[in-house]
Amino acid sequence: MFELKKMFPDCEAVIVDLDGTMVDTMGDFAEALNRMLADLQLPAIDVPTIEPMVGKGSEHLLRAVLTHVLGQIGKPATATEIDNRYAQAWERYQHHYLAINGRFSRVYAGVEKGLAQWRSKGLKMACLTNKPLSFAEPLLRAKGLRDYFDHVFGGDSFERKKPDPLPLLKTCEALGSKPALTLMVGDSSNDAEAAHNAGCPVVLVSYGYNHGQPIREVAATGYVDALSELQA
Ligand SMILES: O=C(O)COP(=O)(O)O
Ligand SMILES: [Mg+2]
Repeated sequence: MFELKKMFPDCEAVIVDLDGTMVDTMGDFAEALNRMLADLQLPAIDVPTIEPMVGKGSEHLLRAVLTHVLGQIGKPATATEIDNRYAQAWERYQHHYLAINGRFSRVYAGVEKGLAQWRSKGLKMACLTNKPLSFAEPLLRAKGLRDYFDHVFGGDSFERKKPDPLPLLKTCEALGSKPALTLMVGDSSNDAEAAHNAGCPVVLVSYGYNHGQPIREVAATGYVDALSELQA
């Protein structure tokens, strides 16, 4: 158990990551990517290969996937080759993702309980993800999580994404909270690095996607196995 008000007596706000922290979206990623690859007449990709590619936004994901599948069919995955296919890949991926958004994903155990108790203590709350905002908003609504948050920001809401500290600083600004009194809750080194550089404390969940690396190797203020363990 991790007592928020004991660790951070003046805690004003919580910023929560989405993929791998609140929702296990790996099934959505796999479905949308494989429909896109089929449209491009490229071979399918499996979940274990996708997992370490998730967390740095859609552009990074699509480029990593294209690099992988082109390599598999013996085509040189040069920057030019990827660039040539990128526009169509993004168009098809976006189309499919929006069509299946939330259908192959599930909310992790303890998420609603955690969010509800922070909310009931009057903490200000924002969701900050590297997912495009047009994917994040409908997903949160479909899973019944949207109303916990004062603000939702995506990977395209600001000039730069996590691990850059800018999105966290901008989110603190929107919440009207001081970074040092704003807790970031995430699942990856991306979230931790952004938080460290923004001056926010950070708690990491043990069950998400951390680019294939053990989460406890990432420096953080604390680790939890469920959001409900982070008691307000
Ligand atoms: O790269 C992604 O789309 C995942 O984003 P998130 O972990 O910041 O929610
Ligand atoms: Mg995440």
